[in-house]
Amino acid sequence: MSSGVGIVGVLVVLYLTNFAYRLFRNVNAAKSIGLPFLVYPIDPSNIIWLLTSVPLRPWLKRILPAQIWKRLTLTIYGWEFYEKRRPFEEYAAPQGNQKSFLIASCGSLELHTADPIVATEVLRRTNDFKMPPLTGLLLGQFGHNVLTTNGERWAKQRKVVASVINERISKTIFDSTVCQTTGMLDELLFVGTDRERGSAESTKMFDMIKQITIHVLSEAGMGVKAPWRSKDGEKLRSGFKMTYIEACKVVMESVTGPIIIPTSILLNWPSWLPGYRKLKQLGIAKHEFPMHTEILLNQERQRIWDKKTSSGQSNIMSQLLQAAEEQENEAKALSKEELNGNLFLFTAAGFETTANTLSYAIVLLARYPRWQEWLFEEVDALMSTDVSVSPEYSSVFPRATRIMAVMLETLRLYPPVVHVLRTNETPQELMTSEGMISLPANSSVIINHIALHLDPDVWPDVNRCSDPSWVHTDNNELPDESTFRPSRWINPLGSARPMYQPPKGCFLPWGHGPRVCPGQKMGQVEFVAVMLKVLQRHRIDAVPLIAEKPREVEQRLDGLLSNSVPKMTLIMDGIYDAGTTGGVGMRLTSRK
Ligand code: HEM
Repeated sequence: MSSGVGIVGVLVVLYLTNFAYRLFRNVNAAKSIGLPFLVYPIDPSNIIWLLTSVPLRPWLKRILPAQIWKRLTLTIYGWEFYEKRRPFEEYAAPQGNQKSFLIASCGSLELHTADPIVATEVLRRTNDFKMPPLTGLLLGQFGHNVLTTNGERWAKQRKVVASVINERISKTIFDSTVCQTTGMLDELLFVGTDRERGSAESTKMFDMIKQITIHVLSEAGMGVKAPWRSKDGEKLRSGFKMTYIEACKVVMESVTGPIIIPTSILLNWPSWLPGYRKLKQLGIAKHEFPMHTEILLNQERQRIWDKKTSSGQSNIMSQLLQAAEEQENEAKALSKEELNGNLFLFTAAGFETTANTLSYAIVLLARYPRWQEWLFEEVDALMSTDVSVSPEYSSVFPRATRIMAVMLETLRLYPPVVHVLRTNETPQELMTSEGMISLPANSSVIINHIALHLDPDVWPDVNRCSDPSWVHTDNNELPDESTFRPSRWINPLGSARPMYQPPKGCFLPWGHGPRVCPGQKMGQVEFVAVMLKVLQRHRIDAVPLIAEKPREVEQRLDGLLSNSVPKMTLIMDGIYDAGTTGGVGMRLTSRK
């Protein structure tokens, strides 16, 4: 007994000594680097803290004294969204550098930065600053892919992936999105409260937006038939419990955590334990998802074999297969595991990011309706008055500059990816705006998108001359960089480029450098297509709650925007899954 206690005692002492050693080592490293630093006697990257601190955030904020909370919050995942530039102004600037600071803790040394030079350097040097292993754990469930790998393995996959996302795919995405959005509008207006006048109210609009993005990725990505109404769509295969799209939805919704639970445990989850129904569903989805992918791949192989794809059908899977088969050198071709991994990744990386950007834009347009008037001028110039005439991708998309401006402004203030993280296995010299620094091995560099996107040296008053006349009458208490003002993205007429190009490293919603998001154009095409269709005949606003005054509606929407939660991507709390959360009532009103 006493020897057992002794062993436990020795282990505890060793653990604490290791903690103390790492803290001491990181503080010394921070001092020698010369950047501002904060000391934390905890390990913010500890997996238990990572998982528990996010749900505990509201409670910790309530119970902790303000001074402690203000410091502790910087160790909780996603703090960038809540704290904006405060830590840079309050802690870093007084120590002599307002763009970067270090956190010296009992974990790894962390460099938090809103320095465009550091951001571009780190994202450019993919061999020195690598994707961390946690990404692989969450997103490599169905095979390693372009996001979860580094070095040569990444380079090989990236080359194939980049070659398949091309203009043919953009056209497919555009047409598919127009079709899905028409389906959404038909459903909304069919059950609409005021069908005669073409108006409708629903709490499910954001769920429907999510459905658009998942259907588009299924159709344009995997060639799965996904008409808006499921009765006309994919049939349940014999021997399966879920269709491909159902399995896809369940898997994607669990990507932030439960997905790492092994399938066999999920399938045998005891019914008396909490979360039984959801975890069991996830088990089925995880089990069936790769089987569906395999069937779809075989069908596509057969189609290629039969040369049916030459009839113009173009989806990511067919392009990936053809690209893989065109590689004569086997070492350059994607393995079966990589093919499956990348097909999963396209859906995982493209679905929520695009859905959330659309949802934020809709809430922002409802909150600031005058920007809808600004968009109507463009939409009316680009779209036929006859709703049954489909817009043509190649002529409409390049001219939709105001809609793109709304997308960029939405991504500036509410980027789905609030930071990107890289680690360096070996010591690295790194250029910063204040000179070179030496980072010790195994440091973490966290590039803070939110702080970069609010930089007061870059964003205030850009392109004021492009503002509509009513902007000057706005009585806005917020500084311009924190204000939703899409016209900042429109250059004056006669400029070489129609749209504002921010200085290098200052606007990173899609990342930067060799690993920049390959789905950037896909997301843009989808965004533009949804907005064109929704605004073609309607304006959007929020349905007031009982006895709610207009100013109170605005305050509620402000609350919705600021109560966002950084999960895998930034999400407004309670807008999806209306059946459980109640959703947010939105109204489409006919404007013609
Ligand atoms: C508004 C929509 C989107 C946003 C804001 C977004 C954002 C990002 C960001 C920030 C990264 C870089 C992550 C890092 O460097 O750590 C990234 C990478 C990636 N994205 Fe997107 N994304 C969007 C849409 C899409 C779509 C539609 C797809 C594909 C269908 C896609 C596929 C990918 C892939 C495969 C990577 C990994 C690239 C690599 O590591 O080489 N994304 N995305």
